[in-house]
Amino acid sequence: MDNKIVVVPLDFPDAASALAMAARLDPRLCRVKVGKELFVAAGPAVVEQLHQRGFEVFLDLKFHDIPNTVAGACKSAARLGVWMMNVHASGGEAMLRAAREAVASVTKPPLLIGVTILTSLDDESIARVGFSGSVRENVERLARLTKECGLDGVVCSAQEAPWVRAAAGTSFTLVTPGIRLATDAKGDQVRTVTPAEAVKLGADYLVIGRPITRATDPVAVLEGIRRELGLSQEAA
Ligand SMILES: O=c1ccn([C@@H]2O[C@H](COP(=O)(O)O)[C@@H](O)[C@H]2O)c(=O)[nH]1
Repeated sequence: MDNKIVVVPLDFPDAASALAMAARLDPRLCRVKVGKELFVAAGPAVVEQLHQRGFEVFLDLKFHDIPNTVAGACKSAARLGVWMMNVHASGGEAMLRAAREAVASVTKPPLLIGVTILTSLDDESIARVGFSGSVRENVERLARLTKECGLDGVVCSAQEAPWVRAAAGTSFTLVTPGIRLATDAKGDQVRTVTPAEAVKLGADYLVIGRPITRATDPVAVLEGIRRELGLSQEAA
């Protein structure tokens, strides 16, 4: 298991709040995620500041547009030197291939991941937007497409991890948000899994936000999760 299996989303409205949270975290024990809220407010500068503090950054902007536009956005994002970035798999084959090519053109390409079906959605909600079939069937289909287009892995719920593994193989990276301890509020997450169960199901990275970042003692929560996963509290 990767010692930095936990990825903490810095979902904050400004750089100061995000960097204050980052200051409480050890870059040897977790990675961080910069999503739309923080990036729109603080831009590439906050990514650079996190890099300077030693963090590997997952840039979670979930690009979804025509292939030419996504290719340009991906190239700009990849040039920031991030560890991982993503696009929506439902953007289609041409968009995924354009993203792959754009990211591969930078000197040190980040992992490029396809978002399958958001963990806030269930069978009924995807039917309402016009998808046919279950969440599981759609995740599996989008994972196959993502792999065929040469991307490195997918974002899915750990609930679907065994099916994605069977479809896409062991070297495919599974990034799983929607992680909750039994006592945590689910909030807007629908397809939730505990950290230990997610690992058992085959997740490579656990994206754990509010249970850590909104806790009174975020460090203690992260330590508890690492303990549950059998990881030491020392840097590797
Ligand atoms: O399907 C998805 C894709 C991305 N996310 C992101 O992960 C975190 C989860 O945060 P929590 O506070 O643990 O719910 C958040 O930044 C989302 O944008 C996701 O939840 N589901």
